This record gives sequence, C-alpha cells and structure tokens, in this order.
Amino acid sequence: MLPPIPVLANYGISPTHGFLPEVLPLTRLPDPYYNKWEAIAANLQALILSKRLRSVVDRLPVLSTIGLEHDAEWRRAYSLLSFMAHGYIWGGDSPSDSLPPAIAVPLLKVSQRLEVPPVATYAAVCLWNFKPLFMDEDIDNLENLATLNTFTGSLDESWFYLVSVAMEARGAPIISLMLAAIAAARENDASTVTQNLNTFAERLDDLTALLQRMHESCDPTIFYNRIRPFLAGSKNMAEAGLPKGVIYEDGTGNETYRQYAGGSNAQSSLIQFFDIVLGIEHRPTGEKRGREVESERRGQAPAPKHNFIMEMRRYMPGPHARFLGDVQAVANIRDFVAANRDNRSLCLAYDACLSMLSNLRDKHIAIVTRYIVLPSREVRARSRSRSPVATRKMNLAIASRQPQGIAYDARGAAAKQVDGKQSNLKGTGGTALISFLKQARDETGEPAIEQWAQRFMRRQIRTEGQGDFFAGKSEELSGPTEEVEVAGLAGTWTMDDEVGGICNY
Ligand code: HEM
Repeated sequence: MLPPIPVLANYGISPTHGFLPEVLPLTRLPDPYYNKWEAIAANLQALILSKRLRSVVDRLPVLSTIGLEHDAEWRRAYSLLSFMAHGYIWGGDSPSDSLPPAIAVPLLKVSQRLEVPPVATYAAVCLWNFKPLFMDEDIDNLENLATLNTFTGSLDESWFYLVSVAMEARGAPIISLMLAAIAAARENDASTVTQNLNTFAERLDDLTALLQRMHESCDPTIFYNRIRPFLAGSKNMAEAGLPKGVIYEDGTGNETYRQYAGGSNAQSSLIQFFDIVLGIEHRPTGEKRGREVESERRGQAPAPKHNFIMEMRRYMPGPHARFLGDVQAVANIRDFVAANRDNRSLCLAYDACLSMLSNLRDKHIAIVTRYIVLPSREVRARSRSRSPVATRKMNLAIASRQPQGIAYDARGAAAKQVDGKQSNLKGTGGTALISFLKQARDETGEPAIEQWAQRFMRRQIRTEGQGDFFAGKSEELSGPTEEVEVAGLAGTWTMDDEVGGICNY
C-alpha cells in the first residue's frame, strides 16, 4: 500500500501561510510576567550599541516558561530569547563563550518544546518574526510587512528578513498544489499534474522576482559587516573568538560546550519542499553525478560525506523537517513525468519548474557574491594593510571580518557537544561557497526530461578570459590565489577563486 499523502495540519503547516504560522506572530507576550524580556527586546539595539546588554542580562532573573500557553507564545519567547542570546554572544568587544542562566535556561526549554535548536535559526528571525502593516492586506506583499525584532534596527536588516517572509507567503499555496499533484499522479490524472506544474512554474518566477528585490533595500556592506555577524553560530568560530563553542549555563553544573550553525535561509523548508516534490536530489557537497553509483558498483560502501542541505533540516522546526521526510516518501512527480514522456505539455511543465528553480538559484548565487564574497574580499584587502596589533583585538567587527580559520566541518553534527579538552576545531578541508551553491543549482537541472532543457540547465559560461590575445590577466578576474575562508551564514566556507563578479556564471 502506498504511504498516505501528508496532511498539512499534522505538521503545523498552514494551507494559506505555508511554513509561516497560521496564527500571526505575537507582537508581545501577553503575560506581564515576561515584561522584562519584552523590555530588553524593545531596547535591544540601544543595549547593543551602548554595550550594556550583557550587564542587563546578567542581572535578569531566570524566568520560568510556565506562563507560556499557546504555540504563538512559545514562538514569540523563542524569537525573543534567540535575539537576546546572539546579541549577548556577539554584542561586546569580544564574543562571550557562555550564555547566562537567564537566557540559557528558558531558551533550552522553549527550543525543546518547539523542536528547534537553541539558536537564532531562520524560524527565529524570519518565520516567527514579522507582522503585517495592515491586517486586511496579504503578507506575501513586501509593502505590507514589518519585522518584530532586529539586532541593528536598520532597514537593511528588516528587509533581509522580510524578503524571505514574503517569499514564504507567496510560495505557500504551492505546498497544497503539489500535494494535490502527487494525488493526481496516483490517479494517472496527467491533466491535473500538468496544470499544477504550470502554476508552480509561474509562482517560482514570482519568487525569483521577490528574491531580486533584496537589492532594493539591503545594502551589501551593511549586511556583511553589521547584520551577518549577529547571525553567526558557534560552530567553526575559533577565529572569531569562540574556539570551543558556547556554554549554555543551565544550572546543572554539567554544562559542556555546544556548537551550532548560525541562522541561514538554507534552513527554509519551502525551498527543500520544492526540491523534494520535483525529485531533485542534492548530493553531498563536492560529489559529482554517478560517483556514488560507481563506488557501489565496485562493491564498496561510499565514504560518508557531508550533505549541508540535509544538515540544515536539523535547524528547521521539528514538524516541518518531518513533513519534508514524509513528502520524500510519496514524491512521485518525476517518475510520473518520465513514464509519460510522450505527453509534451506534461514534460514541458515539469521542465519549466526545474528551469525556474534553477534560475532562482542563479539569482541567489549572484546575491551571495554581492553580499558575501565581494565584501569579504574588500575586508581582507583592507585588513592586510592594517597593523597586526590593530586587527588582533577580538570584537564583533573583527570576528566577522577576519577570514575564518576553520573550514566548514564537513561531517559536523548540528549540535555537536565539545568537551573542554577536545580540540575539535579543524574542518575536513574547506568547501568552496560558490561551488557548493553552483552544485545545488546544477543538480536542480539534472532530472529534466527534454534534452534541450537538460542542455540549457547544464550550460557553463566560461569566465577564463576576454578573448583578447593581447590583454593580460586582470587582477580582478584572477582573484586570490591562496585558500581563503569566508563565513557564510550557517557555514564557514572557502572562497572560490573563479568568482569574478555578480554576472560571471
Ligand atoms: C542577502 C541575502 C542572502 C545571502 C547573503 C545569502 C547567503 C547564503 C549563503 C552564504 C548560503 C550558504 C549556506 C550558509 O552558509 O548559510 C546560502 C544558502 C542558501 N540560501 Fe541564501 N542568502 C540570501 C538570501 C536568501 C533568500 C532570500 C533565500 C530564499 C529563498 C535563500 C535561500 C537559500 C537556500 C535555499 C540555500 C541553500 C542552498 C541551495 O539550496 O541552493 N537565501 N545563502
């Protein structure tokens, strides 16, 4: 018997809002018992700016979670505490490697209840951190959205989160639509599958348009230097001043260092849902197509490799991650289309979805180049000209500006606990950021049915030269020659040498 098609309500997923909550995030906790948390959150930017957040939190009593009733209250508490935690860790002259009980104790409880790690995940800063400006208007419209909490109070930070919120809302109807397509494929109803795939492709185009709006109001320099450092996690953060991670002082006396990835849109369940429903497979980073099959053919067990996209599932709310696993078990669209290759409109609709999703990833790569790769180069160039003494001071800015000394640990567990003595700091060799993103984009095109579509999505634009025999190799295009590491959002990566600008793909 076929496994049942997942029912959204069983996973806390809304038919209209998708992975955003059906009940809008609370703008404050109703119980006045939590006024102290609310007061800190309301003054977070000022407290960070004046470097007084830590002393205020250190004097804060440990509040119980007993006054939290509805899910929306738990989510608000999680978001508040995550902002406080990251502000506490990164908002001083040097990062704090311990979180005091006033944050750690309730944050651990709330995270356990919501099945999320106790850090500022995508859920904490995006999914559960927005409000509509006008209640009678839709939340898939950027002009109707505002954030609840930010670290910096900047429009750029709000915009960074809100673009994702709008995308989640605009993409939400695709979830039910594609579950219906799965049901239709079971019934051999090609016309419904085609129709739903066509609608999906159009929506994906909308989502790309929304993604592109990032450029409107989020400045790359502000993003890189001011916003991104607060989203940093505690994993592979040695150079930033957290060699072992962070201790959550839970009062047990048995605390060990914990390491978590930082917040990243890679933790969006929506994009992973698209991949799963379309039958797109993401191999472990760096693994070429067919290589696994090759090792299996030789009767060898393939070496365990790190799959960053899979790891990010552990940073999604538990029910959402479970939903993805259950959808995976019923995803049949790719096989259905492959079994109906003579149905041109069906194949075209399917390939259009892949092409649109690949295009979205293309635009995202350009964003990462503009917002991370290029500013990190600038900072590196500037820090080379500074005196070593000036750069040695470990503060928030330097933490973000210094190239990270540890490459992304390709086998790292999401919430690895590190004991005091273990020096579990070296990664297994860096994964290049843009190569990783390009691999994800290229894998998006792989299941295409029509040959032209496969060719189209496999296209490689060469960037080696200008076709001018007399021109020397320009400094800018040749890029750095040494291996340089760069902190992304959730991961720390090496920087790709071939990146020349935002159009070179
Ligand atoms: C200024 C805006 C953005 C920047 C700088 C950025 C940066 C990054 C970085 C560095 C990664 C690699 C993983 C990591 O280190 O976390 C990543 C992955 C990812 N990002 Fe973004 N991102 C941005 C906006 C978005 C938005 C709005 C979305 C929503 C669709 C998104 C979706 C993803 C996804 C799905 C991945 C995983 C790789 C993939 O599936 O292709 N990003 N991003």
